[in-house]
Amino acid sequence: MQSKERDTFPTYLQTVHKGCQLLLYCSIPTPVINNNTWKGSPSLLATQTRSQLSGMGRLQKILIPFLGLVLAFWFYSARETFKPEMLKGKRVIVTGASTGIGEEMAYHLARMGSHILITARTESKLQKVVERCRELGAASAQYISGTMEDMAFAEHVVKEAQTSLGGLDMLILNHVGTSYFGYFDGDVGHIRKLLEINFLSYVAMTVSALPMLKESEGSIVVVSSMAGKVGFPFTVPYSATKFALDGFFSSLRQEFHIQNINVSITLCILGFIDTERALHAAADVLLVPAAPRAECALEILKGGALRYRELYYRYGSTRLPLLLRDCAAELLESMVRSRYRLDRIGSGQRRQSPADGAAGSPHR
Ligand SMILES: NC(=O)C1=CN([C@@H]2O[C@H](COP(=O)(O)OP(=O)(O)OC[C@H]3O[C@@H](n4cnc5c(N)ncnc54)[C@H](OP(=O)(O)O)[C@@H]3O)[C@@H](O)[C@H]2O)C=CC1
Ligand SMILES: CC(C)CCC[C@@H](C)[C@H]1CC[C@H]2[C@@H]3C(=O)C=C4C[C@@H](O)CC[C@]4(C)[C@H]3CC[C@]12C
Repeated sequence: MQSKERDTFPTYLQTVHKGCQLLLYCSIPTPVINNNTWKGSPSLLATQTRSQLSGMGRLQKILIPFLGLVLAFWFYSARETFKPEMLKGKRVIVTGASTGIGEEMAYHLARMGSHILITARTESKLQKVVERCRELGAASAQYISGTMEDMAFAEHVVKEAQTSLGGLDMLILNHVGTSYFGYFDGDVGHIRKLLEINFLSYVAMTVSALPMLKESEGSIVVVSSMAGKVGFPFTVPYSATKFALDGFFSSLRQEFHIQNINVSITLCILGFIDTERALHAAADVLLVPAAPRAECALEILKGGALRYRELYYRYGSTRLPLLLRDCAAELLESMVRSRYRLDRIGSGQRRQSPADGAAGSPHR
């Protein structure tokens, strides 16, 4: 089964089952034995009570699962399911869309007929993605190239949605600066730079986009990672930026509820995905299979359109280990370590390459 926090059928069913059991126990009339009033034989009382209870037991065995199923069916049928039309004609910004998951999201949105504004640093790649989006049926497609190290650029991208699309329905924050996959090297400057790209620019874009999103009652989709929920080795700077996203956006979501602001925030918790950069960085070291990026991209869009609070992809390999985090953290940590080929962790670490796109005017 794929993703979706609320899609926890077995857990949900268990809760329903326990709830029904509790209700049933409360409603069973317990025989009151009062030494002063009981006139019959004690063995008769025991037989009657036993047969009464075994009848109840049988009733429970049939009734509880039945009630659970009825409730679960009601719960699921009352929920909306995703339809591609939900994103037709919607105005969407996708950051980090020149490659990887962002590029795949742009193609899915194009097939669904959205208005797409994409961004990243590399202009030549963005151009190709935009062309392909037009071929696939996007209502409109345009790009702006620039670096998210620069907060003015981050804000500029959002303003462009206002000027050229007349508003915004969905802001997909997906870009990520290049880091290294290896032991923490103590470089504080690198952490500061990565926080700017992976965290502060997300905040800056959210702040700029909020008036438009309030107007459209739109959505913010934040692409994060399991490494933003649990400590994994060899991703120290990256992990710090992803934990920061959880703190900021989960807290903001609470304030939206209190203030009746109808803008959804979907935090996406991804496992290992088969993008070029991720495979290049970590495939040799990890004993974990990488999930397909196109499927991952579609699940993220579904989660955003259905306004989930959190989305897990793939569900089994992300949600279930995370359940362990709160009750058996050390077990989870040792499980994680056992999935690494530690002998293959090199000392050579890949660093951020210079940007080949410049902040500037939009290209349609
Ligand atoms: N792949 C994986 O295994 C996992 C990925 N994720 C998350 O999914 C998201 C997408 O990851 P993935 O597709 O693998 O990433 P990629 O490395 O394939 O793509 C990253 C994108 O961000 C852009 N980018 C990089 N640096 C900057 C910058 N300074 N300013 C603006 N844009 C920049 C890149 O384009 P350009 O270089 O042209 O600027 C590219 O478009 C990320 O948020 C990542 O954390 C989460 C868990 C696992
Ligand atoms: C229950 C567990 C065994 C599951 C393990 C999942 C682990 C191995 C997954 C979860 C999140 C993943 C990292 C991630 O989020 C993003 C990137 C950036 C990319 O450019 C290089 C790869 C990297 C570091 C991924 C490496 C693999 C990670 C740690």
